[in-house]
Amino acid sequence: MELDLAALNVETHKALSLVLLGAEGEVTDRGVIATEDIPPHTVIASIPLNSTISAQGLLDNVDEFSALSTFANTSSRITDDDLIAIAIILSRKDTGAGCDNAYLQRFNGFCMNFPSTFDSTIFLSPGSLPHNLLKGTNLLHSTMMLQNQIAQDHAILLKLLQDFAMVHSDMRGFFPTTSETFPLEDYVHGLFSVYSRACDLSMSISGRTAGRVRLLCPFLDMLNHSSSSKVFYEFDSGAVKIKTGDREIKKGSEVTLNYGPLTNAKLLLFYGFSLENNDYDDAELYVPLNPDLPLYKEKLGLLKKLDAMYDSTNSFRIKKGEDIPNTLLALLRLMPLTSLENVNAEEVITSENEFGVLNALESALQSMSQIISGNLLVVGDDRKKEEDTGMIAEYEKVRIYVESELEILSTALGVVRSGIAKLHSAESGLEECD
Ligand SMILES: C[S@@+](CC[C@H](N)C(=O)[O-])C[C@H]1O[C@@H](n2cnc3c(N)ncnc32)[C@H](O)[C@@H]1O
Repeated sequence: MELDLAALNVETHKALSLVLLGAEGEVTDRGVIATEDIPPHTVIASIPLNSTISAQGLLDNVDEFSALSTFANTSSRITDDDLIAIAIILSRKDTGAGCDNAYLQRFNGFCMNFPSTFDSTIFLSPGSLPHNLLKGTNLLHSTMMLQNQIAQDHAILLKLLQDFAMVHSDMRGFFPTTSETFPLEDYVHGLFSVYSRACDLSMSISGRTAGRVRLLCPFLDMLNHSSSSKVFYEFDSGAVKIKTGDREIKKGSEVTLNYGPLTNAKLLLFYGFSLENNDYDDAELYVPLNPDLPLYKEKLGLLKKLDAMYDSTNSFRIKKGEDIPNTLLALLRLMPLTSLENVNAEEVITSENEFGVLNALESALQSMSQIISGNLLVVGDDRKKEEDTGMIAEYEKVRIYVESELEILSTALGVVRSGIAKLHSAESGLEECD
C-alpha cells in the first residue's frame, strides 16, 4: 500500500490497522480494523483540512485551477467533482514526467492508492449476465443516463481545457488538452474516485454554515460501509475528525462508516456493491404528467399544493414497507379529469375514477414485475452454467437489487389489488341494497 498518512500529517489511533479484507486467495478489498478495543466517543483520526482534496482547496492553492474556474464561468460549467477529478488525474501522474505542481504532488501517494478500476453498473458489458439481469429495470436506465452524461461532460471538458490553453498561453501545458492525454477512461476513473470515496462535510466558517463541501479525505476514504456503524466525522478545529460515536469498537472488528440511507440502485451505480435486506430500498415508477393533458397547469398546481416537491418529470419512489405515495395516487386521479370544479387532489374523486386509478397502477406494477421475474428466470438459468467467479460475483450483486425491487413491487401490487377488491365489494354491496 502506498498510502503514507504521516506525509499528509494524518494522525490515526494506534489501535487501527489498514488491512486487506476477504478470505485468502480472493482478496478484493481493503478496509480498517481495530487491533484493540476502542472506547466510545474517541477521536480515531484527525486529517488536517489542507491534507484533503476539495474544489476550494484547489482554487485557493493552485493558480491554474483558479484561472480555469474563472475561465469556465464565462462559457460552460465546471463542477466541483470535475475539478477534483482533474486534480486526481494530475496528482496520479508520475511525479518525474507529469505535473510539477508541489500542491498536487503532495497528493500523489494518496491518489495512487485509489483502486485502478471501480465497480459500477456503468462498467458492465452489454450481453453479460449481470447486464442481462438489469434489462427493463430503472437501474439500467440510470446507468445508461450516467454513461451518456459522463461521455458528454468529458467532451465539453476537453474542449474547455483546449480553449483555456489557447487563451492562457502562460499556463499552457498544465492541463491535458488531447484525447490521448485526457482520455475518457482517466476522467471516469477520477469521477468514480470521487463518487465512491469522497465525503460531504458540513462546514461553518466564523460560526456561519458554509454548506456541504465535497472532500477527498485520506484515511476516511478507506472505511467501508455498514448501516449499523456509529462512527462519524465532523469538521473540528481545522481538521476532519473521525470519531467512534456512542459505541465501543471491539478488538478485531472492522471500523466502518454509515454512508447514509442509500438504495441498492445508488450503491450499485456509485459504489459497486449492494446489500441484502437494505431497508432503504425502493422501486421507482415513472408516471409523468403530460403537458398536453386538459387543464395541465391547474392539475400541476393541485399536485404542488399537495406536495411542494412535486416535479412532473421526476419518478415516484415506492419505499420498502411504506404506502404507495399519495401524490402518485392524486396524479392518477387527476389525470383523466376534464373539469376540476370542487376537486380536492387528496381525496378519491369518485369510486369509478378510483377503479381506473387502481387498475392503471396494477398494470404498471404488474408489467415491471413481469419483466424482472422473467429476467431472473432466464438469466438465472445462464448463471448456473457460468464458471467465471468474477462474473458470478457481479451477477449476485445485481440479483440482490433486482430481487429487492421485485419484492417491493409485489407488496405494492398486493395493496393495489386489495384496494380493487374492496371497491368491488363496496359496489356489489350497494347493488344488493338497490
Ligand atoms: C470509501 S471506499 C472504502 C475503501 C475500499 N474498500 C478500498 O479498498 O479502497 C468505498 C468502496 O469500498 C467498497 N465497499 C465499501 N463498503 C462496502 C460493503 N459494505 N460491501 C462491499 N463493498 C464495500 C466498495 O468498492 C466501495 O466503492
